[in-house]
Amino acid sequence: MAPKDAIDIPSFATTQLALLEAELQSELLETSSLISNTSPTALQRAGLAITNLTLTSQRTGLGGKTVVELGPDSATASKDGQLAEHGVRTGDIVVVSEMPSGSARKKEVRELESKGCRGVVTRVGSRAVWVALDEREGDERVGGKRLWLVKLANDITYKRMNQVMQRLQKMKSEEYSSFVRVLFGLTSPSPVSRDVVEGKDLEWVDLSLNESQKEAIRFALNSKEVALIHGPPGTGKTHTLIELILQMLKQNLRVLVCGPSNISVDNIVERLAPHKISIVRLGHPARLLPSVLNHSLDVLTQTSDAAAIVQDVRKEMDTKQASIRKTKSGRERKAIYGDLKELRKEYRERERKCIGNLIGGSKVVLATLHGAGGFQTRDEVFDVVIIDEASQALEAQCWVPLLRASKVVLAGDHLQLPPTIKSLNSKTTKVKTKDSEDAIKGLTLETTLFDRLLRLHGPGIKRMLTTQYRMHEKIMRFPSDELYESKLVAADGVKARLLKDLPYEVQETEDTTEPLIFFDTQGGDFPEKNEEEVDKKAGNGMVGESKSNEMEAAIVKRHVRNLVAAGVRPDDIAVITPYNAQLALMARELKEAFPGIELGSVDGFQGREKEAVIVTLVRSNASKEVGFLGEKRRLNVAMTRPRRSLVIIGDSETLQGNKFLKRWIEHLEECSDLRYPSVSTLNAL
Ligand SMILES: Nc1ncnc2c1ncn2[C@@H]1O[C@H](COP(=O)(O)OP(=O)(O)OP(=O)(O)O)[C@@H](O)[C@H]1O
Repeated sequence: MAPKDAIDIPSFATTQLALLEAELQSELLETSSLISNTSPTALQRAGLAITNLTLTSQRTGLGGKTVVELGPDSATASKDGQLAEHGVRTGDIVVVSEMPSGSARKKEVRELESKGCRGVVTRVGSRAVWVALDEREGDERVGGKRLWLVKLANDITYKRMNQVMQRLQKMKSEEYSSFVRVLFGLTSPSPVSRDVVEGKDLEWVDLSLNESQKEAIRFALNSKEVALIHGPPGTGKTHTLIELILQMLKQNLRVLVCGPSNISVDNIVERLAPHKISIVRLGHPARLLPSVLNHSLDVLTQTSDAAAIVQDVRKEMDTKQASIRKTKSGRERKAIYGDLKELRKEYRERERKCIGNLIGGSKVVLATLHGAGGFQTRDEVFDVVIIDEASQALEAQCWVPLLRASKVVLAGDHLQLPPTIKSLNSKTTKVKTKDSEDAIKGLTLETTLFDRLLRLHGPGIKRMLTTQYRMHEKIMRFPSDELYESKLVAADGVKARLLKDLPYEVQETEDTTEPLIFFDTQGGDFPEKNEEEVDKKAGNGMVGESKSNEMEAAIVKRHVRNLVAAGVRPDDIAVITPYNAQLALMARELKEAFPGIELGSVDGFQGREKEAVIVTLVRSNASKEVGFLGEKRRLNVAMTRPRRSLVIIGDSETLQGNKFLKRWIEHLEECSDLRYPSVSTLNAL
């Protein structure tokens, strides 16, 4: 029987397409306004371009693509031959194009692309940068000119999400598999017997698993269509997934493992590798961690036996490409390009076969959600798709691998921050659809698949990991009670750990023997300041608004100094804040005074941990306005980063402006080491 809020699949896909389009447009608008309003030199300074380049060499990379090496133009290069300072990174999508002449200041992205060629940066060195060109004859278009390279908005990810949503949109209802029907609530998930989940034990590979991890694994193994593994901070989600994958292999299942980012996938490859199973990691080798390269498809296609036959053609292509540069005759060049075209075709055919054999013979394939949609897996079918960090992924992204499987296991924590959305429209607009308005209502791009499934089928489809291996018990208490139904338990090894117990010499002081400290800045002496945040990248006056609080920054500085004086190493300390202006205010001074200390935004620190974390909340005003600080999931991330020491700096009066914050303040007033900083002593510092 279908739950009452079953979703009409075509309407869902239509809604997603509209939301994705709005998001893409806002991203493109941001980049194109930067490119057309800024001079090439200013774009370079802003980290978005590298100017004055020439083509220094080229070779054939994976997929028969041409990889060009670009170095500084000799006429303008510095003496040491190094590239000027820039912000282009491996993996960036760029266009390589002829430099505009001095007078042609106004540039449009379209014009850049028509003159040049798009590609992906595969390597960045101090004297050169390497780009894999998208077009087959791209090298022909960029050779022999003074070039520049400009970073573009990444619309490739959107293309894949759009394709998969269009497939869903067009699918006829008789084509829906029972798996797809469950994911949209047209059918309920098959029940999983309690006896199976709680009963007979499996033969565990990892004997250290705790009971909640074991239960989650048994549950995921026995669910037929869908299982959610809910992993609050520090509860060992990845640890659990590794065992789950090994157990699935024992059952002879074929598994596709995905995550939203390369690092989330590499993390799993690194931990699976010691188990000596055959795994293939898909993805551009330039974007992978060095430690996982041996499992990457690119390396395997060069080293495996089947690869030799591909290599022969590659060598021939490289020789031909080198000969182009030697010949001046246009006719000869044309003939060589003709030969290259043929060789590329041959190369691609051989490579496809080799890749097919490698992937087909592998029981575990790992890729980013986006990467799972590549040509290499087009004909592959999997028994299960496992998605780690699922609450950080857009739903449309998850569908890229999902149409290749008949079961999904999602691991994540919907009570931490969702993926970042740029367009306000996609965050707030509830797109109306003709057919199924009620079911789609409330759906935004921020609604993840994890959220939606939980809402659709209820908590019966999830199991929560409950032992956490990160925080002191006192740090854990509030998030556990407020967000995780008081179910979190601190593991014995961490529940009473203090800074003074660090494995190096730390003195016992009031700061190193107390896990939870609250500096209450109430009273109006620590006012917030409104800062106009000029978008530095833009350099064109695009302005946002952020807040800062100088007096809170002074408390941070004093506290860090005290910790370091007691012996705590700066690289065990992080200062985090929701506001960029506050970061900007503190960063330089703290980094210079305490090399190794980390500063970051709360959003940027998700997934990380530190021994000591200082959170400056910044807001302090008479009208009790807390703005985006009121978001529970952001506060949850902020308060669950530390292992041994959490220090909060905030104005208890202002923070009454939000219910969750108010309860947190009450908790801190009752359970923390409460301190009232004095302005005069801070001023005297
Ligand atoms: N059963 C266990 N016994 C002992 N330590 C464990 C166990 N499970 C996880 N841990 C430890 O907990 C820490 C976090 O685990 P892991 O890295 O797997 O979690 P994660 O999913 O990456 O992070 P998080 O759960 O914080 O999102 C690691 O140091 C890991 O060794």
